[in-house]
Amino acid sequence: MSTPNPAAVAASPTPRIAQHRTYLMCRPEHFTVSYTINPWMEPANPTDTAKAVAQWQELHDTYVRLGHDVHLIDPIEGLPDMVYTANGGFVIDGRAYGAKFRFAERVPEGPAFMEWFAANGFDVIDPAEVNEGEGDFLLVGDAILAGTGFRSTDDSHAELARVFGKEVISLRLVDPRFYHLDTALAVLDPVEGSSGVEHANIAYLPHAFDEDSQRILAERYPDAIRVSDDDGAVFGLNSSSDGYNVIISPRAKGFEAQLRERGYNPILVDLSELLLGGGGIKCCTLELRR
Ligand SMILES: CN(C)C(=N)NCCC[C@H](N)C(=O)O
Repeated sequence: MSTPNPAAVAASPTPRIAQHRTYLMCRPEHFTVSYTINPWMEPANPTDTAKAVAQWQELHDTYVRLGHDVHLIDPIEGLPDMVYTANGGFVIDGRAYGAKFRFAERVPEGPAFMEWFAANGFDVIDPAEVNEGEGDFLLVGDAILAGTGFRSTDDSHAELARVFGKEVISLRLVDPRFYHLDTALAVLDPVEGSSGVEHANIAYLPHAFDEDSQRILAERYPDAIRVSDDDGAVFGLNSSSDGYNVIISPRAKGFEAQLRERGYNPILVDLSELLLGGGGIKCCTLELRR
């Protein structure tokens, strides 16, 4: 009779489960970089809108191929950052907490997204506080991790907790390159079973956070993947996961290997053109939770 090899058992990765997702995206038909509101944006550098659209299409088609539903909001001329739909709100249980953008250039996007939510059957909550939606708020299991320091305010975290009645954990970002939470932290698998959350894990870039936040993350997520500064610097964490398939930048080589070791299936999609605006895969993807 053969007995299991304890070393092999210990090394075998946890089985991962792909969950169906519904996303909101915006085709970057008007994409360009005409102003600077983050360190990645340099209006003097030329942008190629056709290339941005083609790269975005690859991301869109990847989601569709994986069986996810993708809804589209019409792009508006003069709002080149609308492609980053993650910033347009935060949606749980059919309720959409609207965004209130920090910079004047993006302020008109807030009402545009709220109109879309209302027209598509969501209950819309008009925000009183400055917040940039799922760029700074990430649902992990039953808690919400909330970023501050550059865009969303502490007051928006309190508002978020009131709106959704969930635990909100504030995390302070300290490096201006990582100005939204989803540039420095990725949710890998908020798996919910019939008895609630069974497993929820994250990946993050420790140096993007202040010391208190690093301590909170280490305590709450001892099994988290900590990515290298090199992978963080190419927006490796700006990725989207369905619990098994993780769409990441092809430049995040170390993160790709870490994901494979843990039993995830990294899928590489290059959004280099959209990186010129300071956004990547996750920024172009807003999850719609009905
Ligand atoms: C992960 N990130 C950064 C996002 N969720 N959104 C990208 C926003 C880019 C836009 N130019 C800005 O600076 O607001």
